[in-house]
Amino acid sequence: MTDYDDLFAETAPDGSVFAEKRALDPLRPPETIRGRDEHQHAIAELLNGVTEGYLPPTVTIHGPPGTGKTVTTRRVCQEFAARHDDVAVEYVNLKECRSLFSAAREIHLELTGETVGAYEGLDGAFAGIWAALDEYPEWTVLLLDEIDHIKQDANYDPSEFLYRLLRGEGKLKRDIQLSAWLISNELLEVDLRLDSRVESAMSDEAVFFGPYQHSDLERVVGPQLDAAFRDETLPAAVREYGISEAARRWGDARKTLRLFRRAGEAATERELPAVTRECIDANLEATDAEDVKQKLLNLPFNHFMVIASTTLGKDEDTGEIYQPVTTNQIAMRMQSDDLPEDVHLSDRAIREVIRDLLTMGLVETWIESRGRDGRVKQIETTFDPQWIRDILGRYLQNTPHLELETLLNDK
Ligand SMILES: Nc1ncnc2c1ncn2[C@@H]1O[C@H](COP(=O)(O)OP(=O)(O)OP(=O)(O)O)[C@@H](O)[C@H]1O
Repeated sequence: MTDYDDLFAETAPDGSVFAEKRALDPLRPPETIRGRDEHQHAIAELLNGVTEGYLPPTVTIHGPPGTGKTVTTRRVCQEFAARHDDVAVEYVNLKECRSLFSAAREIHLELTGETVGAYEGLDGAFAGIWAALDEYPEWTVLLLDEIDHIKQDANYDPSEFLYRLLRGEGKLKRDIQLSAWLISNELLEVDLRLDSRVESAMSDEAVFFGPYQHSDLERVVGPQLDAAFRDETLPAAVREYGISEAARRWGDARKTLRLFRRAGEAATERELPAVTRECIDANLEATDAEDVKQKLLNLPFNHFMVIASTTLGKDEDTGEIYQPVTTNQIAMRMQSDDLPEDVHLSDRAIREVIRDLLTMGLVETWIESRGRDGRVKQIETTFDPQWIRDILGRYLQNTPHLELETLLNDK
């Protein structure tokens, strides 16, 4: 039987470097928005349009992850609404929405507190949205976070959803003043391939949040680091090193907070009196590996298979994965008789996938001259190829091709 007194005593942090670890929790709303004055200014200027009787039908807010898009936009909009009775702000995160209907249902739920039945469909959800907004203050700012997720609906065009939101009959009939703020990592027109009818209904107002530079990042996470660590447990040189590396690699505040939390945990675990550079280094590598693995897990099947096939050759002496590989080698593997026919890819499809992988930053390619044999394209992953093999089973589990795991692992 477990002795819980012993168990809890054993696992209680001893000599921790933290004073208040939760200060590093990126889910806690920050007390103040730091280092984004220009952005706050731009957002406030757009909102102040109501004093002249105009809000743009759309505002796109875009930029890489962890750059403060959500916290900044939400805070400024909420503060504005708190000072203007004729303005309402609603926030909906569409991250979990796999269909246009579920996105409309989420918005409906936020506005009314009620769920739309599946039988009511997209039409029913929008009818409910317009009826709810009719009762709202004169101006409504609807913040739609992670809007790019609506592209996951294979049955509908995302343009359909945005067109309804902007030009829906129920909206026009009631003369509803809705300003939809679309928050995403990508440029929407490109990412969602919006059609011209939607593009012309959107306004070109946009606010771009770039990756944080070193000094911004210091300003953004500095107060959280001060609160999180005990005196002297995060030496200035180590703190400086962690922030420089985080700015150089990511420019992402969320990842920076995670890096320092983990580095602190590593120091406590190793019973060190303070966080060291090695604690930072170990976690930089772990954070990069996690991010790349997540990216790989989200790849479409053909893309995953092509990148997995760059890891199939092993060096006979060392047993290490052999890279670079050529397009021909990938083609031989993707067209091999060992693989089921429906997994085979043509040379052309392989070339297209490689181009996509290059754009995603997952592979590097270059041309090598081989004398009489001509010029050969070389392909290499931009990260340790072993990371692909580490997640092979996890990826294939969610596909109809679980049997490929054994086949690929034998290589
Ligand atoms: N300017 C800032 N001031 C204070 N905290 C910030 C700032 N920017 C980012 N943060 C911290 O980083 C976390 C992540 O920020 P936020 O969610 O706004 O990023 P995002 O750009 O919307 O990211 P994603 O695209 O991944 O949703 C916040 O919860 C907050 O803890």
